[in-house]
Amino acid sequence: MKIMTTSYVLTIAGHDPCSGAGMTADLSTINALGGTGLSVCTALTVQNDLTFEQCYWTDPGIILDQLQLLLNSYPVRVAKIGIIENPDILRQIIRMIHEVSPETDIIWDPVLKSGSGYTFHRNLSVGGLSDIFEMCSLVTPNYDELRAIAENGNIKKAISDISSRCPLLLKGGHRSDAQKGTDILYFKDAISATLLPRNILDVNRHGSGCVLSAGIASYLARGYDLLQSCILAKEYTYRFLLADPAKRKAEHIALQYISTGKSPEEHLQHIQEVCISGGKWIQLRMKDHTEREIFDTAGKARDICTRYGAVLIIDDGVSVARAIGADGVHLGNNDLPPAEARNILGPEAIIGGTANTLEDIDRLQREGVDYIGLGPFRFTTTKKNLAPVLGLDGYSQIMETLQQLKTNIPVIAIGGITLRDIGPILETGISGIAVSGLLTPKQRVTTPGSTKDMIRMIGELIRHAAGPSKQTTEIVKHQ
Ligand SMILES: Cc1ncc(COP(=O)(O)OP(=O)(O)O)c(N)n1
Ligand SMILES: Cc1ncsc1CCOP(=O)(O)O
Ligand SMILES: [Mg+2]
Repeated sequence: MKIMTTSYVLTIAGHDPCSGAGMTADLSTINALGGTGLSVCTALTVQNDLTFEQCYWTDPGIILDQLQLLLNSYPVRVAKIGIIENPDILRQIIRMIHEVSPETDIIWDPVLKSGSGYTFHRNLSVGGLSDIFEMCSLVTPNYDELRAIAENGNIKKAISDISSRCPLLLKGGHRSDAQKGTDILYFKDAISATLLPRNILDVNRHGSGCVLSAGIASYLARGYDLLQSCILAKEYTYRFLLADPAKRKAEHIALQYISTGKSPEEHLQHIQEVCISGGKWIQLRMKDHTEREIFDTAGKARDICTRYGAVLIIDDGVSVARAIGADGVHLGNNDLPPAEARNILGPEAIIGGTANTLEDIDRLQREGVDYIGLGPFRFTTTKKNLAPVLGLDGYSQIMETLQQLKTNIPVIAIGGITLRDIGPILETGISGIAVSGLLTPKQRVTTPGSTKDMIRMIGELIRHAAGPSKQTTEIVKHQ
C-alpha cells in the first residue's frame, strides 16, 4: 500500500561527499522547499568543490530494486535524475517509473561533465536519446551540454528536436557571453520563455545546476506549473548562490538602516520594524550606552536579523561584533584600523569605513574595507561632531574622480538623507544609502507613509538607478 501524503520528490543521482552537488544537495533543496525527499544513489564519487577524482557506478540491479520499492511505497510526484552510467540504464529507470507510477513527472538533468572537469559521458546524441526525451517532463542541459549532444554542433536543430518531444530548459549560468545567467524554457510549438537573471553573479558554484533542477522538481510537486516552477527555482538558486558570503556582501550594499533609540528596547523595536518591512541591512549604532547594554542589545538584534534574513553590522565595536557573531562592523576614524578588525573578524566579515574626502576613501580602500560610508550629505542631528557637509556637488566631484581612477569600491551616502535626495544622489554613481531618521517612525516628520512603503520606494529608486527594469521573464513565440 502507498503511504499517502503529498509532495514526494525522488532524486536519482550520485553521492557527492561534500554535499555541494548530487543526491544530498538535492535532498537539502527538496526539504528546504517543503517537499519530502526520497533518494536512489547512482554512484559514489570521490570529489569536493574543486576536484573530481573517481566515480564508482552503482550496480544497475540495485538502482532498479530500490526504485521499484520506493515507487511501490510512495506516491512520487516528481523524479529528478542526475548522473547515470549510460543511456541504457537511464532508459530502464525511466521505463520503470512510467510503468509503475505513470503520474510521476520526470526531470532529467543531463550532467555530462562535473564542474571541475571530470567527463561522465562522451558520444551522446540528441537522435540516440529521442525515446528518453519522449518520456520526460523536462530536460535541463546547460549550453555546453546541449552543444555536446547536438548533432554536427547544430544547436538550433537540437533545441527544436528536443522541445518537440519534451520541454527543454537551456541553462545559461556557465556562459561567458551576454547570455550569462539567462535561462530559456522551450516548449512544444516553438514557444519559449526567457528567464533573465535578477543580477549577474560571478560565481560558478559547485552544484548550482543540481539545486536548480531539484528546486524545479520541488515546486512542481507542490502544484506550480512548469514555468512558475522554473521561475521560483531560479530565484531559490539565486539566493543559494548569494549564500556565498562574498556575494552576500555585494547584494546588501544598497540600503542600510542605522539604528537609533532612547533605550535598548527602542533600538530593537526600530530594527524589528525595519526588518519586518523588508530591510536587509542593519547597523546597530548605540551611543551613550554601557558596554553591557550594547552587548546584550547586539545579541538580541542578531536574533531579529537572523529571523528576517538581514545582515547585521555593529558601529565601532569589533569585539562586540565578534562576540555575538555579527556579519561585520562599521569603523570610524577613532576606531580600530580596518586591517586589525579584519584579523579579528576574518575574511568574510563586512567591514565599512567612514570617509569625508577622497583621501579618506583612498586610505580606507588600501586598508581593506568592503565599502565606504561617505558623508555627511547634509546637516543632521543624528550625529554629533559632524564632518563638513558634502552636498550633491561634493558627492559629484568625489564620484567623478573615483570613476576616472577606475575605483569601484562601493560608496554609500549618509547624513540627513530624505526620500527626494535619493534619486539625485544615486545619479552621482553612489551605490547605496545609509539612513537613520528616514526609517525611524517618530523621526520621519516630513515624510508620511509606513516603513514598508518607504523601503519599497527606496528599493524602486535603487533598482531604477541600477539600470533597466528587472522584469525577469519574457514569453515569446519564435518564428
Ligand atoms: C554607513 C555609515 N557611514 C558612516 C558612519 C559614521 O561612523 P563613525 O565615523 O564611526 O561615526 P559614528 O557613527 O560612530 O558616530 C556610520 N556609522 N555608518
Ligand atoms: C551616523 C552618521 N554619520 C554621518 S551622518 C550620520 C547620521 C545618519 O542619520 P540620519 O539619516 O538620521 O541623518
Ligand atoms: Mg562609529
